[in-house]
Amino acid sequence: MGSQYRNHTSDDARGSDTVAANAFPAPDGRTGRGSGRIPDPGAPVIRGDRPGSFARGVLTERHPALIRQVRGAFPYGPRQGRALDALLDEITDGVVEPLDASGHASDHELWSAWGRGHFGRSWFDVPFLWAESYFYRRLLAATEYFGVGPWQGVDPFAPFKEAELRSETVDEEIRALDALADMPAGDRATALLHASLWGNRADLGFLVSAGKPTPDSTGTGTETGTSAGSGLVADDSALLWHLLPAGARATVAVVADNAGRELIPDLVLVDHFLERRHAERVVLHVKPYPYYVSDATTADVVDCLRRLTRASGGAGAIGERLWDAMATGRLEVRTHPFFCAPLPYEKMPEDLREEFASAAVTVLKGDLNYRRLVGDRRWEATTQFADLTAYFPGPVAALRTLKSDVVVGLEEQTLNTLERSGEAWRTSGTHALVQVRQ
Ligand SMILES: O=P(O)(O)OC[C@@]1(O)O[C@H](CO)[C@@H](O)[C@@H]1O
Repeated sequence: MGSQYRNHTSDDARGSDTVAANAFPAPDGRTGRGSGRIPDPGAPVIRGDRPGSFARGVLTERHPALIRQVRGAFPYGPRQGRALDALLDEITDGVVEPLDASGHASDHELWSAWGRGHFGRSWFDVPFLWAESYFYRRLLAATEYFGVGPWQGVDPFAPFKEAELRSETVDEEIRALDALADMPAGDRATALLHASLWGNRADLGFLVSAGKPTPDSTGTGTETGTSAGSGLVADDSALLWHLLPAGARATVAVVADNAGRELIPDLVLVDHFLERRHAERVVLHVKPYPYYVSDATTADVVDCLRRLTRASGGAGAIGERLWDAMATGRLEVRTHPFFCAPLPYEKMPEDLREEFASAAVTVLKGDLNYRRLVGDRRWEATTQFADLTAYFPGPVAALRTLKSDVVVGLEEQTLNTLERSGEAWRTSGTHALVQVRQ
């Protein structure tokens, strides 16, 4: 069977505060912090200031490559060309500049507050999470995504997302769903969970610095290599299913990450939650605007649903059920500006806290969500996941392939094995985790 839908076995585990200001304050002035035990945030915040570090590579290689690729993918006019060139100069040789005051978007004040203390400094000296988030905001500004003109709302990453969705790999992954129909229920559930998990490896941003912007040229499978089959470094999936007993009238929140090859298996998992009555309702949270290259927006959800409904066999049936679930409100797509804020979840606003508090479990997909969940810091990898997420307003599950330096919740022995392997296990996307806090 192709791809993500292979049943990876779980015993294979061998193998800002960057915030200048909290612009999403709780009504009583609290920072949105929960009542749980907050571990000592003594671990250093990750910045791009260490030559040779992953963060440095993203800032010096991935971001410039992305600007060039976006520029090449659209017939932008001279003004946009100049803005993109200026951004390229700024991120390589300059200092962080504020948003252009003549811009039309409503978030200028927020970014002024979030950027206090960061503007005027080297992009390498500010917190990595902040720098990346702000880079995407600036890229959108340069392409006039937020302008009132003809380029308003034109997703600069759309060509890459579209190419991925049209790829043969996606065809194969969709066909592979048919083979799941006859599986025992438990194995099928595991296969779907792992498909969603490993789908996170198919991240277009992840491919940019490799000079492989489109899926047709990437060959990145979530399916290939023994490490994908044995690369779970932590696996609390039994606890996740325990939190979702069949027949419970639960709402499940799923905070999506990437579109296309990640979102399709996410939607298939959502269908499974609804069909097998693990959830009565699912709220799928997406980004309010294009972000981190392939992050899912509402438009991407619609594209994936269309892709599924047009397929034959099992995938087509799943697409129809999800379409119907949207119409009846059992599947609801939502978004919130906080999803594009350069802030950890610890600073989430009250309305989002309430939303997550009412869910039986909140499933956070992907690497960036993980960094925001535990804090983008150089934690000891054995720091308890439950301690770092105690503030979260309800049960929370992280499904993530490892694509940045942050990792917590590992057993000492697992960590030792990984360190001895000599692999770039923290950043290469060859390893993954399912971590759950009840
Ligand atoms: O959240 P995702 O899509 O799983 O991963 C996004 C991500 O890999 O992109 C960045 C590099 O561009 C990483 O720092 C980051 O964590």
